[in-house]
Parts: sequence; structure tokens; C-alpha cells
Amino acid sequence: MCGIVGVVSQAPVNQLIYDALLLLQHRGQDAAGIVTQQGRKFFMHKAKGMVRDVFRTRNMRALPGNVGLGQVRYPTAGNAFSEEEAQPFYVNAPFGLVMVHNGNLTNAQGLKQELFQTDHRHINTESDSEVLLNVLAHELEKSTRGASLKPADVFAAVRGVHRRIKGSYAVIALIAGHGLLAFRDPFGIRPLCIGRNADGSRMVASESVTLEGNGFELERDVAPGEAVFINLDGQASFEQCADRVSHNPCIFEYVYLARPDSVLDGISVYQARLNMGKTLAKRLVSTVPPSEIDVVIPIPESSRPSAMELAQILGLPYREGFVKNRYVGRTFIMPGQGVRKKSVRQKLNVIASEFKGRNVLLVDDSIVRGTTSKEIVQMARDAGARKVYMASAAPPVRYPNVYGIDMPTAQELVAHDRTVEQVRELIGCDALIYQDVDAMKQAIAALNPKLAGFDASCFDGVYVTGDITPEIIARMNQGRDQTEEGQEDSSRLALPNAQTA
Ligand SMILES: O=P(O)(O)OC[C@H]1O[C@H](OP(=O)(O)OP(=O)(O)O)[C@H](O)[C@@H]1O
Ligand SMILES: NC(=O)CC[C@H](N)C(=O)O
Ligand SMILES: [Mg+2]
Repeated sequence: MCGIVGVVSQAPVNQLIYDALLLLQHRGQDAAGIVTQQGRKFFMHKAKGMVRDVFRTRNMRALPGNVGLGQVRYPTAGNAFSEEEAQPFYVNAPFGLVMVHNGNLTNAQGLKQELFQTDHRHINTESDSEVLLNVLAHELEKSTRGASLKPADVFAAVRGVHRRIKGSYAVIALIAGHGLLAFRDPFGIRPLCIGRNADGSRMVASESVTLEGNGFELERDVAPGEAVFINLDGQASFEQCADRVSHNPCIFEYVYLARPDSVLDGISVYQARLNMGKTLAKRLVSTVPPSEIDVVIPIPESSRPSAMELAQILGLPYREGFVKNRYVGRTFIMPGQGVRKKSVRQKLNVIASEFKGRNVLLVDDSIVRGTTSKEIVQMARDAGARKVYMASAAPPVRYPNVYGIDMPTAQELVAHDRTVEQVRELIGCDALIYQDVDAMKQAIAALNPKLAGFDASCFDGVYVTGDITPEIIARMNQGRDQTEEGQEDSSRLALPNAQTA
């Protein structure tokens, strides 16, 4: 999950795209990039780091033009430490194309061979997004008849792209001198929405908060399989470009990835988290009687709405027991387990008085590798808590994610091949309560009955694209490098006796 944005305006867009990327920063903290277009020329700046560090005044001045796009990257393919793989990506033919991508292709390795052998195209990085751009470029070359490019040619190219690529993709591209193209995979796994502001400018972005925060009104979500082409005057054409579509957004967006003030595919992320808190409360009472809990404490940030609702339903006090250092980024999306572990302690500190002599229920949105839970349970005990119960608003994360969340292997997931009791022992809490998979799906689906379902593969092992095998997962992980040179990356928490279910 990266954050992507594109704008077509009649005024300079560099600052607007910068501001939009700041509103998407929670989706990717490893690299950032912006491209603008003036006349037929692209201007690009991209580098590793957070938005505020990547763009200095001189870089901003060198991004002229009324059309542009940007990305914040959270690597899920290739090398997390490579500056080369920062987005946007550029190819010079046909017309000149730049592109940003949120998602993950599941057939990138095969396509790379095909692009080389059949299309005679060279891919210079391990990024699946560079593969995607070259497929788009090839299809656009094929579909363009005559010198000028029409929306119908662009849509024909997207049809060709849908036929060739597999996996998840929300894409925004600029075609030099022509306009902005955006499209979404036929399952609508990764989010993408479109809006307009008072002067007629259009913005396409991963999350509605990006539009709202910049004075744009959300028009609607881009539909699964649909493409939008916006010409340089701001006129938009829409076309369904996939033969078969089924709307199954990634449920982890609602659990953790997206901002609570966003509405994705008609569902308020905040309301989804409240609903999950409600169902978690129901489940909790069968394990720990509320009378044994003195206080409910959220693990900042993402768990707050669920924890608050759970406390309300159970009639328990809701208190802040951990203070988050706002200058440390989100730990789950950091590359490498070493840095993630160190960051939890740097990021969260206890307010000891909330723990001393109390039975506390800690609530997190999800437990993935267990890095956060293990640390904070210990911190709660060190602060004098009598009993430490732990609840997760999401079910156990047991299966790898192949659609753009960085959980590439089952082995690194604390709940993979382990019973809840074994995870409890590992994390070190007195009781561990997880959400139920169906209850979570129902709690969120109730907010938009039109959806076909969700991709909840990391919880239930069912991959919505229907074509994922262990061999494909292994293949996707070839060429992935999440460690800096020579650094060990032992992601999995281990029980002292290395016991598994
Ligand atoms: O089990 P783990 O592997 O530790 O991953 C799960 C934790 O990571 C996330 O927090 P993060 O710090 O990334 O972001 P947040 O501040 O939005 O909660 C998530 O909210 C959990 O707290
Ligand atoms: N999280 C994402 O959307 C990542 C996009 C792309 N797969 C990359 O690794 O750069
Ligand atoms: Mg968290």
C-alpha cells in the first residue's frame, strides 16, 4: 500500500501535490516522488525518505506545470532500500509516460521475461511497478492509431493491460501532452477515488482525505476495472475496461492502512473501526468478564476507535496509557524487523499511573508480527499493571499478503501455525482475545451492502483473484530484499522452546 495522487488543473500543481502527499504519508514512508508536466516536458524529483525530507524549496521550484502526479512508497516488491525503485517511473515511448502504482503484481516475474523476449523492452529494477509501466506503454503503442491519441485508444490500452497483468493495482499515469489516465484492477483491491474542486480541477487519489484536505469534493470511487482519462482541459471520460469485475476491497485498509477520516468504497474507515470494536466487545465477554477489567487502554494510533467503542459497550473506563512520539513513523510499514522493534520503544511510552495496580485491557487494531504487542505488554507490566489482557480488533493474521501489504511470508506472522494460546504465551499477556473473521467481515460489509465481499486473505487464506498458489508466493518473494546490506532480518518471534501448533 502506497499512496498515489494525480491532478489536472489550470494553475500550478506542485504545492497541491506536495500537500496531497502529506495527507497520504501514513501509506508509505520509504520514498516519495512528484512529476509535473509543462508543455510536453516532464519534471521529476524523487528520493528515499518522508515527503518533508525529500522536497526542498529548490526541488519544488523545479516542478512547474498545471498537471502532475505523486507517490509515497511502502515497498512490497523489489528492494526496500533502492532509490531507483522510488516512484514515479518514466518511459519515453509512446508519447512519454510517467506512472505511479499502489498494489502488487502477482505475475511480475513472468511478465518481465515476456516483455524482454516478445516486446523487446528492458526492465532495469526489481520493481513490479516498472513492469506495469512497460506493459502499459506497449499496449498504448499498439492501440494508438494515427498521430493523435483519443480516449478510445487509451481505454483499449487499459483493456490490454487488464488482460496481461495480475494482482492488485491502482494506477495513475500521465501521457505527455495529452492528459492523465487512472485505472483500478478488476477486483478493486486497492482504493482509488476522484474529485473536483470549485475551479474545475480534478484530483485522483488513494484516499478521500486527500481530496477533502485540499478543497476537492469527492465525486466517487473509481470502479473496479474502470479507467478514467482526463484531458489537459480537465474533461474526464470514463470507461469500464475489464471483461469481468467483482468488487472486493482489501479489508486491511479498514483495519489499519487507511486514515480514519477517509471514506473508501462508500465505507467510512472510522465507522468500520467502531463496528469492529462493537463485535470485539461481544466476543471478549466470553473470555474475560468485564468485572475483571479496570480500564481499557488503546495502543496508539490506529486502534483508538475500536478501543473506544469496546469500552463504551462494556461500560468500562477508556484511558490513554501510552503516549506516542509523533516524530516516529508507523512501525508496521517500516522495512526490516530490527528497525521495527527499536521503533516501538522509541514511539510509545507509558503513563505509569494508568497501569499501577490495575487489570488493564490493551486494545490494538491488529497483531501481525507481534512486535508491538510483545513490547507493550512488557511495558504495561513494568509500569505496575496487575493483569494485562490483550485484544485485537482484527482476527489472527495467518497468511501472507500478495496484494500490496508487506506480509510476504507466513513464517514472519506471529499467529501462523500457532494456536491463540501459543500466541498469548509468546506475547506474554494474561489473556488474548481476537476478533472473529466472519464477524469482522459482517461488521464492515454492513456499511456497504453493494460490495461483493472483501479481500481478507491475510486472515482467511482466500485470495480473491483466485490464482494464488504457494509456488506463486515463493516466486514473488524471489528478488525481494528487505534488509540493508549484511543485516540479519529475523522477523519471527520465537517461543523459548520454539513450539508450534
Ligand atoms: O504486530 P506488529 O507487527 O507489531 O504490527 C501491528 C502493529 O503495527 C501497527 O501500528 P503502527 O505503529 O504501524 O501504526 P499506528 O500508529 O497507526 O497504529 C498496528 O496498528 C499494530 O499496532
Ligand atoms: N505498497 C505498494 O503499493 C507498493 C507498490 C510497488 N509494488 C512497490 O513495491 O513499489
Ligand atoms: Mg498500531
